[in-house]
Amino acid sequence: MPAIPNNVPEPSRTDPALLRNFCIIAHIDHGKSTLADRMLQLTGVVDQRQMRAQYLDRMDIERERGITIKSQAVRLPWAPTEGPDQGSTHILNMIDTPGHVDFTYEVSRSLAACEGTVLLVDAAQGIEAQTLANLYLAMENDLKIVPVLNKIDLPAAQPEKFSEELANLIGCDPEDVLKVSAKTGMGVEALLDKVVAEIPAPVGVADAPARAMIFDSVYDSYRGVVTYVRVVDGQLNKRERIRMMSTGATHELLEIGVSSPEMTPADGIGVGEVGYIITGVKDVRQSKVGDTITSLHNGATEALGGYKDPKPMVFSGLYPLDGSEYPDLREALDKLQLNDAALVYEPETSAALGFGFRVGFLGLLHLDVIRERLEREFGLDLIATAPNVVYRVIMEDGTEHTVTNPSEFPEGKIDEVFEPVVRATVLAPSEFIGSIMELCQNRRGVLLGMDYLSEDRVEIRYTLPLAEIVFDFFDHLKSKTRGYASLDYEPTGEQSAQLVKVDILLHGDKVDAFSAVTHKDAAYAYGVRLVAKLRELIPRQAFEVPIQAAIGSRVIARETIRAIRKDVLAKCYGGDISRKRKLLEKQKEGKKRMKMVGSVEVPQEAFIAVLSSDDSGGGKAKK
Ligand SMILES: Nc1nc2c(ncn2[C@@H]2O[C@H](COP(=O)(O)OP(=O)(O)OP(=O)(O)O)[C@@H](O)[C@H]2O)c(=O)[nH]1
Repeated sequence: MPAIPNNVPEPSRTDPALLRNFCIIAHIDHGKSTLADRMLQLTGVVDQRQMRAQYLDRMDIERERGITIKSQAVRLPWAPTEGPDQGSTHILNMIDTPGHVDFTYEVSRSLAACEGTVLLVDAAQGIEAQTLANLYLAMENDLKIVPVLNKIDLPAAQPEKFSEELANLIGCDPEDVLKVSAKTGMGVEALLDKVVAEIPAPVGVADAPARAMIFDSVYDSYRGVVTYVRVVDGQLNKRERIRMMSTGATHELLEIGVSSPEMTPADGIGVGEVGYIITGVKDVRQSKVGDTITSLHNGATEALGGYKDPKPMVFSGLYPLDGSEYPDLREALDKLQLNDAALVYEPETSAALGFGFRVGFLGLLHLDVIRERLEREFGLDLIATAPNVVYRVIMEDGTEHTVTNPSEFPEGKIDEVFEPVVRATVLAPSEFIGSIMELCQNRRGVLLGMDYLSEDRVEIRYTLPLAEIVFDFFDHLKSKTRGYASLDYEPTGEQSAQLVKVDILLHGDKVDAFSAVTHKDAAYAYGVRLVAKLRELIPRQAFEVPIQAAIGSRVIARETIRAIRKDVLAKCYGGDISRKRKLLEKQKEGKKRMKMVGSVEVPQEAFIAVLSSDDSGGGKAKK
């Protein structure tokens, strides 16, 4: 049994030489949260009775999906069982980071709060795209890297092969790669010892003006915003007034403390420490990740580097299925925004879908999580329009438009259109190189390079338009590689492209919800597909209804719904009047669910079917 130390120092008086601030980075599902659980147990901060799986993942969605969305920081006392530091109580501040691409910014802030990182790799899977992305981020932050293979209890584990792969990647000896099982706890003590031995203690100036970096901010309905900080210089004390350096806003520190792992108040937190503060602000946007906090009196003049506003990359229109739920949707979005500085929205109206909101997200997982929370936590039924990226349109007269909704794409004399691009990294077994390249090429990708990680695994790098990967790229990638490929991407700017807006017209009226911005070469296929689908879904009307796809005034595809009045009584032979009435009543009910688009009645189901079908690239977000 490990020695559970009892002489744990106060957060305001810990000798920085005894501190180790580290995080765990890994590809999704490689076992970060499970490893964190074991560390909580071994260091004795959570006792056996209270232990539950994924202790630190507190949101329902996090538990159900088994993913970490918000970072958490925990203070763990540990006296190494071996080595020169044996028996002396150290404080390990462990920061559990989110693993998904959409939340890269949070990962990078968490990394900036640490001196070292445990790089965790599944011993049955090997290095994946996000292992690399996170590793590169850690290297940029000059962190000490402790390589670890997890899940060595699995029969499919290949510890020899993957420790070699990992060692090649970071330039160490395969012997130095620790092998653990987060599930059984095997090797986790040795890992904690290694964290103490190898990760450097923080260096900061204890008597300098206080400077602390915010690496996470969460909204708690009882206490307001709880902000997680890493003190770099000086000390923050209870009841003092502090200043946010990016905005100049001042607040009083109502409470300050550490998580161990429940929030434990303290008198203050000292140089090098990680903890939380509560100031009574009600909205995470007032306490932004990446910002620097200093004391109001005799404060620092220079902020710590690294602050950046989260920028939405993907937009989608969200509409309540039942128009009367619009105020509820607004209220729900307001509530979610308290806890999510990256969520932006503004009201929008659509002729086809009624009142709703145009909502900006960091990426598709973010969109999916928000939508699911709206539906589940707030009981709303929603229609989401196809996600789109942000375009910058320059007109011939020099005016510039930022387009977040395809139906607002300007008409007239356009000089140039810019779209966001990303640098995508795909990792896969080398047998799939051909299919991966074909897919990327079809999506207007430009090959940047390719490297073999080992004999049979390859890393392929492409520049791709973000619009080409936000819809179904990952699904296609998975199916072409039998599930073996992993993908990571980061925004790298924008490029000029031949983009056009395709409108869909019903009986001559534009249906705004179906407008899309596509590459010129893909416009025809999009038009034909949508027009054919709508013809299937829209019932015949009393008059003939043309369905057209058009670029500007040029029609590129057309179908026609023939005129007919649906005679619901046709099959009702004989003269039972009550049965006839019932059928007519039913028809009337059905009509209520119709939406009028110009002069055409469209069943709401048709909108949902078109927007949520896979091949129109809309509706349900993919990960
Ligand atoms: N057999 C075995 N399974 C493990 C081990 N560690 C984790 N797992 C399982 O792997 C799955 C993913 O583990 P998590 O801890 O949720 O992974 P994660 O990296 O935190 O995932 P995200 O939070 O989504 O990034 C779970 O089903 C765990 O039970 C291990 O050492 N051995």
